[in-house]
Amino acid sequence: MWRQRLARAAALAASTTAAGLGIAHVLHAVLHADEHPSESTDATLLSFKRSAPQRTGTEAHWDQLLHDVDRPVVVGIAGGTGSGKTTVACAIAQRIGAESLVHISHDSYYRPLNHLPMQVRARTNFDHPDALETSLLVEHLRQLKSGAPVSIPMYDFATHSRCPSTTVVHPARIILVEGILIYANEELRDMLDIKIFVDTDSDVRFIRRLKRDISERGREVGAVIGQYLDTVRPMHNQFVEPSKRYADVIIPTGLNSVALEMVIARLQHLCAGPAKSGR
Ligand SMILES: Nc1ncnc2c1ncn2[C@@H]1O[C@H](COP(=O)(O)OP(=O)(O)O)[C@@H](O)[C@H]1O
Ligand SMILES: O=c1ccn([C@@H]2O[C@H](COP(=O)(O)O)[C@@H](O)[C@H]2O)c(=O)[nH]1
Repeated sequence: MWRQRLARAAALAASTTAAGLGIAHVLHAVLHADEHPSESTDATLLSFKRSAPQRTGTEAHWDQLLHDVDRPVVVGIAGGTGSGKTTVACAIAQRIGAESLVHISHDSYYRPLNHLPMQVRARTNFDHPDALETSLLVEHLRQLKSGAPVSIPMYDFATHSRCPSTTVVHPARIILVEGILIYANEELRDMLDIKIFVDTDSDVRFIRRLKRDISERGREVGAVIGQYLDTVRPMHNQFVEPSKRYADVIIPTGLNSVALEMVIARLQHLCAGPAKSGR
């Protein structure tokens, strides 16, 4: 009896892997088959494939995206502060064109802190996942995927609060979502079709952040250094760096890299639609 069950499990594992699904999916399919012994192996795999999200970063997943021409493709761009996420997103946007792409930043979803005195706001840990209203971003992505426009909050880094106005974003073939913590939240992560991680050394990232926070976010040198040591660095090590393992593509130098060119070529292919050969 156990031999029979093991042989069935092995057959299912082989078909599940061939379908481009990962080890977790293989195990679920095997468990499902064990709980439903009367189902044929093919029926089990089919029902499982219908309910399970496809693993991203596989050719099977890519082909699916290419053929679902009416549905937006959501591309995540994660990486530590100052790694070059915005720069990479803008480079992709420029090459793909505004008619096919919208760009959303997780930063827009920072929780407003208007109810707190200014000194308390400034000491907040902005690098912990709880600092962001991620559920709203997830809801907005759902709406965009279903073809509806959304009103995105506008965050003011100088006052740590939201501006009274919002930005209306309409659905497009490519939806770029960037942020340091976008792979740290499972629900958000599962909505991303392609996951990119911009991997830049921490000393370079810190120098860039110091310059940017002084020139663009109204900060002083001492405050930038204090925040970096107190919260930015430890949260990066706890949440951002470990989330790199979810990435499909790692861009090591940001701009002018082979990895970035490969991503752009693939996205251009997606925007052009399925090839005539039927692939
Ligand atoms: N590949 C690069 N080479 C040089 N400077 C870069 C590069 N990528 C980004 N920068 C600069 O570093 C700073 C931070 O980049 P940004 O894209 O805003 O990072 P992030 O969005 O990850 O915080 C900006 O001043 C930007 O011009
Ligand atoms: O009010 C705020 C909100 C966020 N931050 C910092 O912003 C970065 C994330 O933005 P990047 O563009 O990726 O650098 C994060 O590290 C927060 O510390 C802030 O300083 N104040």
